[in-house]
Amino acid sequence: MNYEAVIGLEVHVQVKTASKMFTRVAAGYGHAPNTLTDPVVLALPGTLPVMNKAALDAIIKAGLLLGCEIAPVCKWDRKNYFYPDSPKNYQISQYDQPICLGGAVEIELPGSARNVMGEHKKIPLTRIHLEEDVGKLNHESVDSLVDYNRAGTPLMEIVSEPAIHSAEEAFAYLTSLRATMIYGGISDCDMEKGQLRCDANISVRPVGETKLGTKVELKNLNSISFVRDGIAHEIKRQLAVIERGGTIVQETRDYDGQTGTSQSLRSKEMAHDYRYFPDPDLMPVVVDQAWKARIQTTCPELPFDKQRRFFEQYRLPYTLTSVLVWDRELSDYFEETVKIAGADKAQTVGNWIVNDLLREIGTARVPLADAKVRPAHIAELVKLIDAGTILTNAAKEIFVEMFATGDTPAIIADRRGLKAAPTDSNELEQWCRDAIAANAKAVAEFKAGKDSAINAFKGPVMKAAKGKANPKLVDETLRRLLAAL
Ligand SMILES: Nc1ncnc2c1ncn2[C@@H]1O[C@H](COP(=O)(O)OP(=O)(O)OP(=O)(O)O)[C@@H](O)[C@H]1O
Ligand SMILES: [Mg+2]
Ligand SMILES: [Mg+2]
Repeated sequence: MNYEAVIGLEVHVQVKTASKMFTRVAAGYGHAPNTLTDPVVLALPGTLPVMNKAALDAIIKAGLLLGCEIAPVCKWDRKNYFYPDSPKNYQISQYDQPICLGGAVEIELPGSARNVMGEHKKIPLTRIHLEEDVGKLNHESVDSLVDYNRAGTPLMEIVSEPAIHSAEEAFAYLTSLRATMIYGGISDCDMEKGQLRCDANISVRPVGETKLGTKVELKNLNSISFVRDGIAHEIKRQLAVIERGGTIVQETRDYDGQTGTSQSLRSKEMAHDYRYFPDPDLMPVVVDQAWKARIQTTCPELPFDKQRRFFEQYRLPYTLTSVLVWDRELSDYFEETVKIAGADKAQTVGNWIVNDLLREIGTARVPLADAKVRPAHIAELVKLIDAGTILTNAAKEIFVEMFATGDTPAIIADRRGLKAAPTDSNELEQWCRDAIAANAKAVAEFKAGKDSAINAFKGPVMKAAKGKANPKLVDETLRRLLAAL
C-alpha cells in the first residue's frame, strides 16, 4: 500500500520588542541570569499584567503579511501547568479566541536544477496567537538552575493546518516563514538564540484516505535542517512500524539532530490538561479598522511578491532574483543601484552585486551596511564599462580595490592605469580599414543589412590593439568607415 505523510507545524517566534509582554522590564538575550526580571515576571503577590502594545502591533503585522483574518476581538487565557520555568504556574496565552485566523505561507519547492524555479504552493494556517515565553532551565550535574530572563518575552505561536506532505515542504515552509518575519522586522528568528522554535506533528495514512492518522509530535528541533531531517526520520520510522504490522501511538518524541535518532518523551496518557480559563486580570483586545490600517502601512512587500516584480520590471533571471529577494537590505541595495545606473542595466548590476559584492562581503565578513562599495560606485563602474573607458577584466580588479578602499572606480582606474588605452585615432582607423579590407564577405553581409556582421571585424582590430582598444570607439569607427563604402 502507498502511504503519504501529513505534517502540521507549530512555530514559536519571539517578537522583537524592547520590553516584555506584560511588564516594562527589558527583553533581551545573553544577559547575566535573572537580571531581566521584575515583580511581574517573578509573579510576586499583588502584581498585575499590562499589555505591550508593540507586541500586539507586531502580531497584527505578522497576520496581515500572511493574509490572516485579524479577529475584531481576542482574549487572554491562562494555560495552567506546574513547572519551574514558569513562576506563576500558568502561562498567559490565547486559547479559543486568538488574534489571527487563517492565512497561508507561500513556499517554493526545489526546482529541477539550481537555475530553475520550483513549484509554488500555499500552506494554509490555522491560527496565530500571542503568549508569553517561559524561563529556561539549565541542567547541571546534580541540580537544575532556572533563569527567568526569557520569561515573559512576547511569543507568537503560528500553527499550520495539517497540509504539509514532505520534509522538503516543511523546510521550504520554515524558510519562507522565517524570511517573512525578518522582512517585517517582527523577529530576527535566530534559532540559536531560541527566537524561532518549531514542533513538528507528523502522521502517515494510505494515499486516498481522508481521515488523519495518529500523530507524533517531534520536539527540540533546533535548526531548520534538523526539522527537515527529523521529519524525514520520523516518516521512515512510522512506515517501518506499520510495515511490521504495528500501530503508531500518539506521543511526543525528542529528535537528536547530532545522532539522527529520536526517543519517546511522553505518551498520550500523560498529555497535559491545561485547564484553560480566561485571565481575569486582562481585558479582551479590540482591534478596529484604524489600528489594522495603521499597521498595514508598515507592511513590506514579501520576498515572493518582490521576485515576481523583479521578473516583470527588470527582466532578471531566476538565479539572480533567488539570491536578491531573500535579503531585504540586499534587494534595496540592488534597486538603489538600478535607479542610478538605469533599468536597462539591471541584469549587469545584479551580476555585480550577486557575484562580486557578495563574494567580497563574504571574504571580508562585513555586513552589507558597512560595505564601502555603495550603489553609486557600482552604477559608475557599469557606466565606465559601457562607455568603453574600462574593460571588463580591469573592472574586476577595480571592484576588489573599490571594496577595500571605498574610492570611486574612476579614481582607481586612473591611479592604477587601468583605463582602456586611449588609442591613437589614426592607428585605430588604420586597423579598422585593414580588418574591413580583409573580409569582403562580412562587408557584403553588413551592407545587406545584417548588423551583427560588424562583429567579424572587431576581433582582428582588438588583436591589432593588443586588447586595449576602447570597444565603443572601435564600433563607432567601423560603422563610420563601412557607411562611407
Ligand atoms: N493527525 C495529524 N497529523 C499531522 N499533523 C496534525 C495532526 N493533527 C493535528 N496536526 C497538526 O498538529 C498541530 C497541533 O497544534 P495545536 O497547537 O493546535 O495543538 P497541540 O499541539 O495539542 O497544543 P500545544 O500548543 O499545547 O502543543 C497543528 O499544526 C495541526 O495541523
Ligand atoms: Mg500548540
Ligand atoms: Mg503541540
